[in-house]
Amino acid sequence: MADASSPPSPAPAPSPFAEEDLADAGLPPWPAPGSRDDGGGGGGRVNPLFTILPVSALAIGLVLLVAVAVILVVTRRARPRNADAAGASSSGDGKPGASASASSCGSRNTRCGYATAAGAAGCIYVGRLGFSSAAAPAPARRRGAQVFTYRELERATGGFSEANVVGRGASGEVFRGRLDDGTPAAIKRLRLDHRRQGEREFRIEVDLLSRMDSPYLVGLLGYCADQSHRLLVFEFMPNGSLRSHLHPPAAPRPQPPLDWQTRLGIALDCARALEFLHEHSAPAVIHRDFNCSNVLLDHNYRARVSDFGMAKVGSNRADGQVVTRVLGTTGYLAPEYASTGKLTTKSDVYSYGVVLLELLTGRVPVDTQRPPGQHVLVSWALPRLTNRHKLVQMVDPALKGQFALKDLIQVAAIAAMCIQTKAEYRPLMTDVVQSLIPIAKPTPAMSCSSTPLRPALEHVIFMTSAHTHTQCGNKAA
Ligand SMILES: Nc1ncnc2c1ncn2[C@@H]1O[C@H](COP(=O)(O)OP(=O)(O)OP(=O)(O)O)[C@@H](O)[C@H]1O
Repeated sequence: MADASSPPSPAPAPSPFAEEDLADAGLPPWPAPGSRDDGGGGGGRVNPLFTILPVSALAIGLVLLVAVAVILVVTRRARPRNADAAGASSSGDGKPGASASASSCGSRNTRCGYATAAGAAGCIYVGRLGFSSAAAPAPARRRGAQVFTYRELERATGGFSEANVVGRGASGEVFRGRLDDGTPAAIKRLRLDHRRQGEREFRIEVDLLSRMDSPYLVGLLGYCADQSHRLLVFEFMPNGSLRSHLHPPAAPRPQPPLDWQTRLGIALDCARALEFLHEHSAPAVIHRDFNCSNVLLDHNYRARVSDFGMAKVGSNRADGQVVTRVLGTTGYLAPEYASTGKLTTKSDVYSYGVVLLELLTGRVPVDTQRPPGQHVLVSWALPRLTNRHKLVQMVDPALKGQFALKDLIQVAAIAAMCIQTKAEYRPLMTDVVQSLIPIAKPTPAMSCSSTPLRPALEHVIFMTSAHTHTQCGNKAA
């Protein structure tokens, strides 16, 4: 303490460090306030700056050292968690592999939402497909993909009980499940074969879906890559696939047929999903297997597109096409893709046209049980789409005539354009969306279009029952 009777002298600043910190660093203790001992024992006064400056410099150095050490420790601790997510999908060779099995499923709370996945926070496959989010990212609607353990998913599905199977596809079974937090989920257990198709599908689904967020795509809640298990966890869509409604087993029919207005709403939702993939994602994503099995319906019969295991990052420019193996579903493949493997977003537009025909006619794309000339839906429907009399006759009998002729003509015109043989004459999905909006009569919940307003598809249809002439002017194509 300073002696009140002694002459005032500059007191050293109080130490910013604990004494033990200084001792650790091999520094002498900070002089006590009021102490004027220079340490030499001679009692001579030394300019206090000579003491303070070196000590301050050392102190600052020490602070920097401590800060660097803290940063290093924090980074080292954080790394295994990120590695968990990364390992789930990518080992050193760029494929999901052993590293995934060891690490990916431990961290229950690892999440990689739209925002973080797009940044370098690194959920999975960052940049592998060169994919970035849409130019104007929508606010994250979902919680982001979580990493699950096999055990957790086993528990969620009652031990993958047969009673919980809601569907079977080429790549595995889908189970109904309830996650630990009570969320209902559809859990797809992929079959891993020697061609590694399941592995590839897993990687693409996780990669794409964890970066995309659209209310028109089925949300990926999470995934599991535990040893040799590969599972995808999706939002549960209680009304199943569009296929199960349009083409139910002959008897007993499980539910009443979809009415006209619901069909139009589904057509619009699907158009918006493809519009999002083609025109609001950079680069464009080609679904490549758009069909009515991959359109799933929520409790309000709002549609969402699923199954991205075959998707490709591509381009909608004619010179930006992807040449690839021909994969997809018979009856939905665009002719140029089926014959040459040349894939563009217009291949999806063709598949979309086929689904529109299914919504309109209730027929499957290929049906060899039908009379000759009616086996392939597209070939049978195309000449009828622009003939008013024949058009009315081709409508799904399950609708029992409950539709507006004006809407029917509009849908038929859109379908006719989508299934044109020449890819470049097919419309953009944005044009399809704009053409469907006026007739789909969206409820307020449906009206949140991701589409900037554009003029509707320009088409003029002249219909007579005797002679049919169609002009389809599609400036955007
Ligand atoms: N998220 C989901 N919610 C509810 N049911 C679903 C969900 N995902 C799939 N299903 C059901 O499981 C079925 C099989 O789906 P999956 O995606 O495995 O196969 P697919 O699309 O029919 O065939 P493939 O995978 O061979 O193309 C679907 O038709 C649907 O009935």
